[in-house]
Amino acid sequence: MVAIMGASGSGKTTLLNLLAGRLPSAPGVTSASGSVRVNGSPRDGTTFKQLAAYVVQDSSLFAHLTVRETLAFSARLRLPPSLAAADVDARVDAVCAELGLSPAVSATRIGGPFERGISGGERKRVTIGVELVTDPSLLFLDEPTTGLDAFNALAMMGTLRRLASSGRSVVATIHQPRSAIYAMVDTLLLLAGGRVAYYGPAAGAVAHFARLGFRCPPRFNPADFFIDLTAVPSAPAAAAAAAAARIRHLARHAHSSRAAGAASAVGVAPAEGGVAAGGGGVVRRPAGRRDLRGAGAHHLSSSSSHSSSRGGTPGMAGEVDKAAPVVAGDAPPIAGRRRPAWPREFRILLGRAARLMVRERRANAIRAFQTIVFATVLSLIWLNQGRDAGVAGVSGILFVLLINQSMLGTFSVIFVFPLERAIITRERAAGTYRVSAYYIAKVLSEAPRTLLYNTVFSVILYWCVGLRASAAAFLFFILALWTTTMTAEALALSISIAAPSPAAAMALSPPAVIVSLLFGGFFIQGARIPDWLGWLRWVSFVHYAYGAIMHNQFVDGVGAVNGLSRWGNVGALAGLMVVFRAGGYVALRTLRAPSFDRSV
Ligand SMILES: Nc1ncnc2c1ncn2[C@@H]1O[C@H](COP(=O)(O)OP(=O)(O)OP(=O)(O)O)[C@@H](O)[C@H]1O
Repeated sequence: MVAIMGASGSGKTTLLNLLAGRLPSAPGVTSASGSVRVNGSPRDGTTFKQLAAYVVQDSSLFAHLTVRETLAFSARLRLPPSLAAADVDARVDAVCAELGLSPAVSATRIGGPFERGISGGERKRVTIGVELVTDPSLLFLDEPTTGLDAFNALAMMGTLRRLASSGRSVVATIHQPRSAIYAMVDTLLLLAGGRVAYYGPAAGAVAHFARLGFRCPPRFNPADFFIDLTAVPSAPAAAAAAAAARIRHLARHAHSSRAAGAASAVGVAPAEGGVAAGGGGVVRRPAGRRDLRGAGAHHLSSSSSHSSSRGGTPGMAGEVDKAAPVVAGDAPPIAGRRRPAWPREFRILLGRAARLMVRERRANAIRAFQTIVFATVLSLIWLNQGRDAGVAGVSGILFVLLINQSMLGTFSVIFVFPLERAIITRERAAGTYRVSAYYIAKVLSEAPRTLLYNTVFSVILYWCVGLRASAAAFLFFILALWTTTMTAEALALSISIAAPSPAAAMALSPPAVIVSLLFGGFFIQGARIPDWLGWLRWVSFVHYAYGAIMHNQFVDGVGAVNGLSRWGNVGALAGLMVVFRAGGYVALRTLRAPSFDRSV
C-alpha cells in the first residue's frame, strides 16, 4: 500500500494520474515526459487497462440502482462474456464481502440529492467496487478518504489495507491522514512542489527526516509533520523562500530512501532510516487468493516528469523519480478477457436504462400529472372548438399543442441528463462499453415512455376538443405528437452533450426550441421571412410537426404549411430527429471523449 502524500498543490493527483495513465491531456498547457514501466517493460495500454483500475474521487452513481445492481451491471459489462451468470454473481458477492458491504446495504438504492440512500462512506466503497469487479491487481485511488469523517476514513483505509494484504497493490493519494491511518501504509511517497521528498517505507520516514535535521516532535502525527515540512506558504515572501529552499534540500536528499522503497515493495523488512538494499520489486500474492485470471507477476515503475505552465507551486522542478519501482503486485495479463460483443453490451445497457426509467418514480409521476392536468385544462378551454372554431382557430390550438410537447420534451432532458453525463464519463474513461451501444440503448429505452405520455395526452384531448373524427386521423395525431416530443428530446440531448456545462445546456436549449417554434409556420408566414433566414424553416422541427397535424386535420389542403403530405411531414420530422440524434452521438464521441496524455 503506497500513500502519495504532500501539501495541497504538491502534485499528488498529477503523479497518480500519470502512473494510472489518466493524466488529462492538455496540449500546450501541461506536458509529461519520461516513461512508466510495468514489470520493467514499457506500459502497454491494453494490458495495463486490464491490470489496473482507477477509482475517481467523485462518486457519481445512478441513484435508482441498488448497490448490488450497480456492481452487477459493472461486472456484466466488464467481465468476459463466457463467464456464467452464477460466476458473475459470485464475483459481486466477493466484492461486497471485500468492501464490507452487508447484504442490507447491498439491497439499498444508492440514492442521491433527492432520494435517501446509502451513506457517504458506503458510496465510496461502491465506487471502488465498480472497479474491483474485474479483480484488478493494481488499484489507483484519488483521495479515497476525502469527505469522510475520521471514523469512516479509518474504516475505508482498513478496507484498502485488507485489499493490499490480499495481494493487490494499492496506490492512493491521501490528504491529512490521522496517525492510525498513517500506520497502515507500507510505503510513503511524499511530494513537495512536484518533487519527491521521500519515497520509502512509511515506518522509516521519521528517522530519515530526523537525519536531515527535521525532527518530528514526540507524540506528533508524523503525517501532519510531513505536510508541514513540505508545504509552501504563499506569504510572507521570506517564509515562502525558506520553504522552497527546504524543499530543494529534501528533494536532493530524497534519493537515499529510494532503495528502501524497492525493499519495502519486495517485502524485505525495511531497515531503519530507509537505507536497505533492494531492487526488483515483485510481490507474490499469498497463495489461495481467488483470482479469475491465474498466476503471474508485474510491477510498475515510473520515471517521469510533469511540468505545468499554469504556474503551479514554486520550486517545481518536474523531477519525480528515477526508475524506482513504485508498486509491486501479482497480476497476470488477463488471459482471454474479452469485452462483450456489441449486441450483448447493448442488451445490458438497454436493461439498465429501462430499469432506471421505471425506477424514476418521482419524475414519472410528475410527468404523468403534467400530462393529465395539461390535457384536461386544454380540453376544457377548447371544448368542442375543433368542430366550430374554423381553420384559424384550430390552427392556433394545434400550434399551442406543439409548443407544449416541445417544451416538455426539452425540459425532460436538460434537467436530467447532466447527472448521467458524469457517470458515463467515468464509465467511458474505464473503457466499460462502446459509446454506440450506450447511446442507442438510451435513445430506444426512452421512446416507449414518450409514446405512453403522448397517447394519454391525445386520448383525453383529441376527442374533447373535437378534432377530425376518424380513428386513422387520431392514430396519426398520436404518431405526430410522439415524433415531435422525441425530436425535441433529441435536440435537447445533443445540446446537453455538446454544451460544456449543464448551465450552458440550460441556457442554449430554450432558444433552440424557440427558434424552431418561430419558424414553425404559425407565427411568421413563409412569405414574410427574409430570404437569408428562410432556410431556418427547413431545420425547424416544429415546421414539419405543424405541417403534419394541419394536414391531418384539414384533408383538403386548407391551411397547408408546406408542400409535403402529412406522411411527408412526419417523415421529414423523423429525419430531423435522426440528424439530431447523430449530432449528439458525434458530440459524445468527439467533444466528450475522455482524452489522456499518452506520452509516457
Ligand atoms: N512535477 C510537476 N512539475 C510541474 N508542475 C506540476 C508537477 N506536478 C504537478 N504540477 C502542477 O501543479 C498543480 C497542482 O498539482 P496537483 O493538483 O496534482 O496537486 P495535489 O497535490 O493533488 O493538490 P490537492 O491536494 O490540492 O488536490 C497542477 O497545476 C499541476 O499541473
